[in-house]
Amino acid sequence: MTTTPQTSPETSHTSQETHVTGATIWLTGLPSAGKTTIAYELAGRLRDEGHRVEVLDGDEIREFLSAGLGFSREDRHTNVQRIGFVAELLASQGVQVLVPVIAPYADSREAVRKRHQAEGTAFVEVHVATPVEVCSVRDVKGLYAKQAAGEISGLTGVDDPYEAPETPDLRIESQNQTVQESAAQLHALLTERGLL
Ligand SMILES: Nc1ncnc2c1ncn2[C@@H]1O[C@H](COP(=O)(O)OS(=O)(=O)O)[C@@H](OP(=O)(O)O)[C@H]1O
Ligand SMILES: Nc1ncnc2c1ncn2[C@@H]1O[C@H](COP(=O)(O)OP(=O)(O)O)[C@@H](O)[C@H]1O
Repeated sequence: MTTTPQTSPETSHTSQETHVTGATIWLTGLPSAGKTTIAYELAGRLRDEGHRVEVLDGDEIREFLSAGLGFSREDRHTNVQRIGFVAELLASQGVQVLVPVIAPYADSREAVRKRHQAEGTAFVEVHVATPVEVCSVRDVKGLYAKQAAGEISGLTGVDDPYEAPETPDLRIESQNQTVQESAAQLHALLTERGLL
């Protein structure tokens, strides 16, 4: 009896698989904590090293993807879930996604982490833990002054909640170091985790 040669799945597999590691790196913290500054500093360094990088800047996201959302608990949750969804899509395609977004609620951040876990995509939570006393002096956008003058209310960390992460992957004390040192600290963690 003649038999037709069978090709094993291993030998019939002709396409080249490329392995790229992406991750979502979420920088949570109060307004003016340094989230955006550290994210762009690290993004520049990662690009110089040849990585594909995106920064999902909170302000830009609120202009487009989350246009119309405000700062209620519900709207902030929705905002964070949308950003988490897009970040995971990008990270799963090998992009290093930096997300400098307040994300004040622990359950919102946990939901994003779970989504990443379910998809097998790396998620790194960084708490930019600058104290409110320092943030309110920096006051990059004048929000602390506006809140103090009674012109706005519901400012995170002042008269709106901020639930600090209890066990972040990294805590950055930006008041004690330079921007470059903060970015280097995060870069070292990503290297240690095998994500770069
Ligand atoms: N009430 C109130 N509380 C906090 N932040 C306020 C508020 N009103 C406007 N802003 C500005 O909007 C930016 C926060 O947007 P986020 O998308 O990062 O916030 S959240 O995660 O949905 O809570 C935030 O940006 P960053 O300063 O870069 O953190 C603020 O500039
Ligand atoms: N180590 C540091 N890391 C990040 N920002 C710092 C640091 N030291 C001082 N700053 C200053 O703090 C401010 C932080 O602003 P920003 O990055 O817009 O904060 P956030 O995105 O958290 O609202 C910037 O003016 C930045 O230059």
